[in-house]
Amino acid sequence: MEAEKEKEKEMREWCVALPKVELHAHLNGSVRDSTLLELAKQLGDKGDIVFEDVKDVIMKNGRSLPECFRLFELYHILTTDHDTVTRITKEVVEDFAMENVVYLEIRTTPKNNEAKGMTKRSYMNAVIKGLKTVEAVEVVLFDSNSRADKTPMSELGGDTRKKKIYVRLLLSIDRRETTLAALDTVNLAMEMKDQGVIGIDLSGNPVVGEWETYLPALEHAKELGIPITIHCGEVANRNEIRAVLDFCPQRLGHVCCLNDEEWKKLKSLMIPVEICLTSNVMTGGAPSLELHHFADLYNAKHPLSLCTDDSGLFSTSLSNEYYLVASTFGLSKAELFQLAQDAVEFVFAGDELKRSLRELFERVGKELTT
Ligand SMILES: CNc1ncnc2c1ncn2[C@@H]1O[C@H](COP(=O)(O)O)[C@@H](O)[C@H]1O
Ligand SMILES: [Zn+2]
Repeated sequence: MEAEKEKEKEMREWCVALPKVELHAHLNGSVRDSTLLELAKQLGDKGDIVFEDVKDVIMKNGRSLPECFRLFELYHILTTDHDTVTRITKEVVEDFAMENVVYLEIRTTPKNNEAKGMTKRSYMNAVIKGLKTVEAVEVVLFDSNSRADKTPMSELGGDTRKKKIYVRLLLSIDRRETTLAALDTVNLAMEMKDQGVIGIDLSGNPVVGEWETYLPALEHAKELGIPITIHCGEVANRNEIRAVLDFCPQRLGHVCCLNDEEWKKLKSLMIPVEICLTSNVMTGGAPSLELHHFADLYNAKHPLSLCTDDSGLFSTSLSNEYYLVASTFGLSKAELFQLAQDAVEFVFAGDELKRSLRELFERVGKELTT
């Protein structure tokens, strides 16, 4: 028993030490519980909400898909003012960097909120301010050809000096949005491409909205050459899954509820998949960890990367997702390392950054796998 525990501890520590690439993390889903509770307390004291009710909701463990979207409503009440957006961005980046995520794509939905004097643009400025106020780790937000990036890669993921993390932003289109609002988000992404914004995501409650509503915005993004990732098949919406596969974005999130024909098509298209184990099991997209479609895609050598989705909401971390793959599917350290390394090929950032990340993995590989 003791030996088992020791083994688990050692493996968990190894998964933390492993340099990791996170490609699917929603900003508001990644906020620490302690911060949410603090924000709820403040609003409770002001009489805007009833703290005790909110506290129970935040700390509750069950997270069905409809519950998730009710929770996001609450999170947005707690977090949507400029200073709080700045604060949560800073904390989320620090949390990922602390567990040796070396490259992070954070996605977030730019929000208009008249009561708070917030526009999509000012929301994003608050996010970028958050990235710039991180002190605990060094955040690299620009490519070296657009801004100076002289820090040697040897500091990435290292333990002795200040950790360094590359961060890029994806702008999410919420499925509740109109075509015009979705187009605004794509245009904003284009305007902010020199400020770390490198892609577009389609997300939101999968039982809400119509594919035809977002399609013009997604096509616009495609025309502008902006990489796109789409939440696909969280529920069994056959028409939409077919349309998404036909659209052929650069990456897909989840892909839970595909039928045989759709699996075949996905595999033939070789679209990289952002795998979110804990999220899928909690929301019912996968029946269990053991029966998660990770195994089938992994065995088929389909391009994959492990991701958290909403580390705060689902009480997980990227290191934990790697640990779950090891403990559930029996992957060795060398195989886990390869999985982490392969994710470099699916980042939306440019070739120069990819080369740096490849070098980093090459360098630490021997040490971690022998
Ligand atoms: C659980 N699976 C999921 N499926 C679909 N969309 C999700 C999601 N998890 C998060 N989001 C999307 O991300 C938003 C929160 O972060 P931001 O406010 O953008 O930072 C949610 O409102 C939802 O639109
Ligand atoms: Zn997601």
